[in-house]
Amino acid sequence: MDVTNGSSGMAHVERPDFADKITVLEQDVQQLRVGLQAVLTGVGLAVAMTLTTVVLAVLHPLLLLLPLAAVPPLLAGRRAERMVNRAREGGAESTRRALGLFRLSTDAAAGKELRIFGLTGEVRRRHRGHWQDATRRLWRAQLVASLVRMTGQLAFTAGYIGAVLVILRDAVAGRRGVGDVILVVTIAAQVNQQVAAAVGVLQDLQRLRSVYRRLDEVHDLVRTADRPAPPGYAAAPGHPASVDHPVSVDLPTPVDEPSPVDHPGSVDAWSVGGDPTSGGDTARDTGGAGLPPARLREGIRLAGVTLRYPGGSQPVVTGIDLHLPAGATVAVVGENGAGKTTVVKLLCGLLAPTSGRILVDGVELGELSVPRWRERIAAGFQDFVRFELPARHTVGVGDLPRRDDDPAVRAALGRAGAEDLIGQLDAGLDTPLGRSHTDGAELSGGQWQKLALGRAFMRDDPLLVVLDEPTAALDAEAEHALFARYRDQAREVAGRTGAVSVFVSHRFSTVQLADVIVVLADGGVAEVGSHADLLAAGGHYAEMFELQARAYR
Ligand SMILES: Nc1ncnc2c1ncn2[C@@H]1O[C@H](COP(=O)(O)OP(=O)(O)OP(=O)(O)O)[C@@H](O)[C@H]1O
Repeated sequence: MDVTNGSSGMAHVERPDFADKITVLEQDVQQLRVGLQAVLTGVGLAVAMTLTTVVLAVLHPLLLLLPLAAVPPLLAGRRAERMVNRAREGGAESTRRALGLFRLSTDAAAGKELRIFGLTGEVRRRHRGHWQDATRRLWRAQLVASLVRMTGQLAFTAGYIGAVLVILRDAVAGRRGVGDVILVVTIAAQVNQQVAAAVGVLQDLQRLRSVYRRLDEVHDLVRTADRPAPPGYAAAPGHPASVDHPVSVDLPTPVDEPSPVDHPGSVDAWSVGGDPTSGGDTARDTGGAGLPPARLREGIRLAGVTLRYPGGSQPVVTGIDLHLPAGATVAVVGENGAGKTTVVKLLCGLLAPTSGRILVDGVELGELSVPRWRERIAAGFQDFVRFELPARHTVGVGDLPRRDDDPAVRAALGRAGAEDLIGQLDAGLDTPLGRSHTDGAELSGGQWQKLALGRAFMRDDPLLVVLDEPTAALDAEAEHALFARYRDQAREVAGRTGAVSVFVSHRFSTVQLADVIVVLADGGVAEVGSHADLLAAGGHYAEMFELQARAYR
């Protein structure tokens, strides 16, 4: 958990090879305990083998070769384990898919569609296919590995027989008594057991080593995949570093303050440190050391921003130039897959641009401390998380240090239009939510969404508010009312911090409330302007607006 969440970006979690490594690791982690036991057993075994060797040497110097016969089985065991390991890595994708289907078929939310569409058999069939693929590889590898181990064991058996023959020959020649023969047979059998145990211990230690090796690989992947482009990384060709998009909108004037950058006092108020009890993100800060401004004066600029997802062949957005003025409410619209969520992730510093720059009041996002920037973001997403916690914390974790601040939680719920929800819960804010609690309250999809929206409104002084379709479960009228209220609040916050509020919505009744509307199409910005400007321009926006308006008439 620490390694996967050990970076502030999330590019690595978008990669399938990362998922494969995590699948193997998830299973391997059980080996840690076995590995520790193996270390202790190994120490005991080494002592026992030394004693046995001494006894053998006393009996006959040639018998000292018997422990040497243990080398082939040990080497064979090592080789066999490597083979099995390779097979497990090769089958990781099939295992991951099979596990995914297993979880799907045991998940309550998926149960509806599986039954209605009669998919249980299909899911089972696919699961079997993936499972068989992974098992077949492993089975084959285990078979060959067993043969390799057997060969090693045969080499030892030859040594064992040789040892007994040496003593037997001496006995026949009258140089030794029956007692010596019995002693050698017994000790050789003991060496055999010790060798078998040593092979097992070695195998466990090898597994322990591969757990650490995989952890290192995952660690490296997290570090390299999430490394933000260095400060001053090149703007896309044809896109100057600073581009102005004059947008004529009537914005609230942010209150003037002496120094817009680096207010230590204000930063303190947001500083949460790494103590998990006081809150705060312990993730490694992959960004720069700069602090975000206490308030925005100019706003956020995207200059020639291009983003290609890890492993993707084509950029999803290309050369985006945008100015999101301080204090503005900005609606981002576009067809499915146009790149709206991608732009949101870029603004939040969850992904670093492949090329181009994102500037916060003229300072590159890559130069800012990412956790510090995040502390100044309030966000709600369509694919929100159902935190199964007491209701107070489900909302309160939106501003971790204030998770127990009931008035703050109630105020956030009020902003989300969800004040009535808590009254419907048996124990109010104390009510545990979700199935992971024995007595947890089960909520509807819309109720969970309202709590997620409340979480998005927990932070009081954000510089960036992003709402990426967090109201998809609400009807158009409810969404419109919520955004109308929200816009007024956004203006009030903008007066304090110059916050830019970005919301993604497919509903034009909501979109038209924004100061600036950004239309994304074909991987770029097709139009930017106010509702009135864009209607007057008669372009893509006007067409989409008219289409939707007609449907509602
Ligand atoms: N992790 C990823 N890896 C590769 N491609 C991705 C990834 N996430 C999104 N994409 C691609 O990026 C494009 C833009 O996706 P994005 O989620 O930004 O669209 P959107 O405009 O928010 O869509 P919607 O309105 O459906 O939510 C899509 O074509 C999608 O296939």
